[in-house]
Amino acid sequence: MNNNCLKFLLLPWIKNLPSKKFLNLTIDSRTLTEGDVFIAIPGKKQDGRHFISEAINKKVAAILYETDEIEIHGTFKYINNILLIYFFQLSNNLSILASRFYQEPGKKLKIVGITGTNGKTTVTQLINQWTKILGDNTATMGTLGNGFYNSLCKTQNTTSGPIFIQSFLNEVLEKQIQVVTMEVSSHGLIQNRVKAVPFYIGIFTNLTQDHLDYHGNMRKYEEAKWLLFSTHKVKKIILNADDEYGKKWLKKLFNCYTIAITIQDSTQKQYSTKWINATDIKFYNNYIHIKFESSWGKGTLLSCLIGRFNVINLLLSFACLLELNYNLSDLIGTSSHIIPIDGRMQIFTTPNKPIFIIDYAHTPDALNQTLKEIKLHYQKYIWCIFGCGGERDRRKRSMMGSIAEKIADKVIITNDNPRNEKEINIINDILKGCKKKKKILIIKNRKDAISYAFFQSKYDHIIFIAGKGHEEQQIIGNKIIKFSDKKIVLHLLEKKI
Ligand SMILES: CC(=O)N[C@H]1[C@@H](OP(=O)(O)OP(=O)(O)OC[C@H]2O[C@@H](n3ccc(=O)[nH]c3=O)[C@H](O)[C@@H]2O)O[C@H](CO)[C@@H](O)[C@@H]1O[C@H](C)C(=O)N[C@@H](C)C(=O)N[C@H](CCC(=O)O)C(=O)O
Ligand SMILES: Nc1ncnc2c1ncn2[C@@H]1O[C@H](COP(=O)(O)OP(=O)(O)OP(=O)(O)O)[C@@H](O)[C@H]1O
Repeated sequence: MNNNCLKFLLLPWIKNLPSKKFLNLTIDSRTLTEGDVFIAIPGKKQDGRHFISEAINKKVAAILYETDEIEIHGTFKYINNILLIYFFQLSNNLSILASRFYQEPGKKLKIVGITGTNGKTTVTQLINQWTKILGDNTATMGTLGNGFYNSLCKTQNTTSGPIFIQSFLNEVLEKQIQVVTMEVSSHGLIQNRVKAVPFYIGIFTNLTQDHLDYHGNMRKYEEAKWLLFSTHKVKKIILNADDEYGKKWLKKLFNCYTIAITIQDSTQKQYSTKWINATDIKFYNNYIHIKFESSWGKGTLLSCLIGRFNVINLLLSFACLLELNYNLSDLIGTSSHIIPIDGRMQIFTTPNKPIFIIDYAHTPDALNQTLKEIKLHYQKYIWCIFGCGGERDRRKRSMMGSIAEKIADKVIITNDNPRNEKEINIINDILKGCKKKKKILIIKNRKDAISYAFFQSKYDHIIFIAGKGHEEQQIIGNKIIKFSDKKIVLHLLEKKI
């Protein structure tokens, strides 16, 4: 069911419009079909308003046209018999508009929004997987795609555009699924992609340096993330209270319903409504043993995920499921069935060959934490293969160089989506953080870098490949080349794909 009469759809903003039926709200002139309403808004690279003649040729029902002049808001005219309506701050209101079009599907769902620099995908997928193990279906939106367990459609963005989000929520409702987990990026928050999403639970993983190309500085990046909790009426907020920002926000949220998750600083629980604290974590070769105390009771979780940060991810997901009314003992009984998330600390082995670990670490904090955890877990010789993305935050490059050199035994700097930047410039930025350079090799071609490490390493070495995780492409210039770390590794280990 759609609210497909333009007059009624726009009533909160504009009165006295002619009654006009339409098919869909469409933001891109390339995907317009006859009878749609074309949303013409400016963007970062292009301006949708330059495409109205294409929309007119495609016989749209109407054009909603963003204007900066409040005085002409709500006025309209006809071009070739097609209605063009001026709308002040249209982009900012698009989420609300789309939600009204689909008759506010979010209000009938339980939506969990996950934000933070690292761990969004992991937590989102853990919740999705865990509910599946317990016999339920949840929908999910994020970096790995939008959809349902084991059936995700790849998308360009971590947080999709506002119209797509609402149409997806509508589809979820039609499938009679009740819970949706959604990764909420800082870009998504700033650009109001989720403005009309009524989050039932908000989860915060952590905040460390990333995306400064977009936000400019850490203060602005923090402000963007904080938008999820300050401007959305999130009913329950689950925070990693070991994180510096998590601690700060927990105190700021003192009159909200909060759940503090800690594996270090259990004193934080005094500031929250409910809490979970890991009291003892033991790392074994193939699994982690997590003893916890909580507002729900005590227990032990077993998990085959690697790394201390994954304990936090697991506990954030655990808290979310408890708040969704899953039973404590059912969750304890099933935690060991959870498998690693695609491209996140994924291990690939065959006897008498080095162990490969593929991970998506592409921030200084993620690289630091993953390398430290691998060192602790295996206590073996570590190769680290990584690069940094072109046309993205340059300031993190030297930091990542310094971290890799400090922790790994051998480092190969390679390509990771150089885009339109010169590969050597990115590598030189990374090298600025390396002091002695004795351990460092440069092999631009990523496949050659992985093969080199494999053939030069010993059977008891670890080869850690960071930064591309689940990705299946390498972006060089404007070309998108098929590329998968996983396929190369499986080929080297002579395993079938
Ligand atoms: C810089 C940025 O964030 N851009 C996002 C923004 O696009 P935009 O509005 O600026 O698009 P544009 O290309 O300038 O086009 C402007 C308008 O003209 C229209 N147009 C354009 C061409 C045409 O032929 N016809 C036409 O109608 C477009 O549909 C659009 O409405 O809005 C789009 C819809 O929501 C996003 O897909 C797009 O993400 C781009 C692809 C992107 O790379 N974004 C990154 C930075 C991002 O958002 N990343 C975060 C994840 C970060 C993380 O790792 O955590 C994310 O959530 O994905
Ligand atoms: N809680 C965490 N703290 C720090 N690092 C983490 C945490 N969880 C995951 N990581 C690291 O960050 C990488 C990315 O994890 P994940 O994909 O879950 O994060 P994300 O927030 O979705 O990232 P992106 O927004 O870039 O898609 C992992 O591969 C791992 O190296």
